[in-house]
Amino acid sequence: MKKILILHTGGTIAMSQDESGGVSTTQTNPLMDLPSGTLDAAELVVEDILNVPSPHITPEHMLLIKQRIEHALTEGFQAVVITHGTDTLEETAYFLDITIGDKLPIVLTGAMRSSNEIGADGLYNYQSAIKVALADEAIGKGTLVVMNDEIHTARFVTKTHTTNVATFRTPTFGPIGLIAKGGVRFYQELIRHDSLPVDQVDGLIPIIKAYAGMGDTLELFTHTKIDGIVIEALGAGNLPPKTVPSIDKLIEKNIPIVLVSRCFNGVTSGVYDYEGGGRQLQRKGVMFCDGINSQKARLKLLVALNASLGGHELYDFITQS
Ligand SMILES: NC(=O)C[C@H](N)C(=O)O
Repeated sequence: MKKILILHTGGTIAMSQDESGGVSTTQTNPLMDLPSGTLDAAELVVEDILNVPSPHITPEHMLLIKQRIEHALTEGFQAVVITHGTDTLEETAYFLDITIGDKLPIVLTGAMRSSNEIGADGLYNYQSAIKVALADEAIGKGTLVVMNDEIHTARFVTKTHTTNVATFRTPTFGPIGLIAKGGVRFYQELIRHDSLPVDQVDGLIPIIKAYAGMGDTLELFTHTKIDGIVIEALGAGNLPPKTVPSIDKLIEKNIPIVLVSRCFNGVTSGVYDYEGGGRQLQRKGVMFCDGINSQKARLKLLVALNASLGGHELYDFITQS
């Protein structure tokens, strides 16, 4: 029988709706009602590590969850299931993926409808997440996100809809598995990366989005104390020309600049050789991050800096695909 640690952190999955339509935290977690029988193959140890809506989640909370999981490894747990608000679920999942790696299956899930709404998806998603955590095929696949009968990798999944239960999607690559009537099935495997050990998450790293006609907004950051910056660039990785003088200043000041695309699909590549074009930005030392969104690139840089990566090591870690 597999021993699974369940960590509840809050979010809609642990909330209920009142008569006026307001959704808030409940005293007793509605997930206590999991039907017995489905889980005969597991010994579940349940802990309420947090009880917060996910917009309140910080990297410090992520670190706390990571440390609890590392301790779980010494206690003989074979997998971990985390329930989490969906707004920032992808960020906690990604943080765990790049700091814990493949040591044991970690599966995150949440809900789009609170526990007493018609068609509530929480209990079902929770059960699916436990099924995936129990599957031998989940071993070695890093952190996974299970929602609405699909299994996604933490690296590429993102929340795409404000309210629909089919909100979690993996642009470009698709889910790696699904939960069918017959059970859990995997169809794809991710090329795994090394994880980085961190025991702190200090640093100020803003995210800036590029747009047509963007002026010298980045100038603000040339005289503010920041530890790095993530830019959501246009297309394959290009910026309007007026941003370039401040890019140069930031590079001179040794501030790491990580570039992702604001496009929903595809990967970045430095091909355009005009002013602000990706090729020129790469030559200056801007680091192109492959296939992940800005909120994850921010965590990637935060983790790398807290693991004391610099120079080539930092460049290789940020730009690996
Ligand atoms: N569906 C949800 O869980 C959304 C909620 N605002 C949260 O992230 O906590």
